[in-house]
Amino acid sequence: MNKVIGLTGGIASGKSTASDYIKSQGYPVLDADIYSRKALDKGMPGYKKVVDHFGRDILDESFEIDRKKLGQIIFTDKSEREMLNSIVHPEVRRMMNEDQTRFLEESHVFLDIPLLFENGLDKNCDITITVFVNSDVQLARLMARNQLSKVDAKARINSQMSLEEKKKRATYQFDNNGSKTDLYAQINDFLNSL
Ligand SMILES: CC(C)(COP(=O)(O)OP(=O)(O)OC[C@H]1O[C@@H](n2cnc3c(N)ncnc32)[C@H](O)[C@@H]1O)[C@@H](O)C(=O)NCCC(=O)NCCS
Ligand SMILES: Nc1ncnc2c1ncn2[C@@H]1O[C@H](COP(=O)(O)OP(=O)(O)OP(=O)(O)O)[C@@H](O)[C@H]1O
Repeated sequence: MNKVIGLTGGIASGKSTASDYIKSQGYPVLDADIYSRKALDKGMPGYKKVVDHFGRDILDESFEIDRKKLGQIIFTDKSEREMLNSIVHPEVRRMMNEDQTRFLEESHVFLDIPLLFENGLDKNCDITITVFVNSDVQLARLMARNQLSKVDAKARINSQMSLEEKKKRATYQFDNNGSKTDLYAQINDFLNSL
């Protein structure tokens, strides 16, 4: 059996930056955000359920789900967020589990899952890692990356378990307040310890 390593953090704390680097070092990484995008592709069962519930106003001119519009709804309304989660999360889990079986021969497989602790998926991991940043850094990086106002960025941050709690729960913590090179150095130390 290989070791399963769950990688998590807050929104815009640097999970993808960490997992891209881990991938570049030759480790398999499965990314929950990619599966959640697949789950809402036109023709997928999740697409129909989302359109049935949220209405055709959330579609763009190509009839794809407009992720910006859907985000605006679900990050400000808890019950709508729970509705979307109940459609998307089972599909994400199913696709991820299926793909994980392709890596049984590998010594380690990383799972990049933003809601690892929120959804109790840490139970399926041998090791967990939280990528963390201070709240001012998180807010600034999120506003810059997604072109969001302060209010909208804060709503997204507050839709998740606090980073402090995620830090406490994880086996290891990567500090991403510094440069990307600083983050990669911590990842190298971790990979060398495996
Ligand atoms: C609302 C959606 C359409 C917005 O899409 P968008 O392309 O703008 O963002 P993206 O999917 O890249 O997610 C960015 C980040 O937002 C955070 N996030 C996304 N969904 C959620 C959620 N339901 N609750 C809390 N945080 C979330 C995560 O930190 C994620 O890494 C999309 O995030 C979505 O379908 N979310 C529901 C599925 C989900 O929970 N995905 C995250 C883990 S599986
Ligand atoms: N050490 C760093 N220094 C400067 N910018 C950084 C650093 N790490 C990440 N970033 C930038 O911050 C933003 C968020 O990083 P990233 O996308 O890796 O976060 P994430 O945790 O995967 O986000 P999400 O939860 O939304 O998927 C990106 O624009 C990224 O380029």
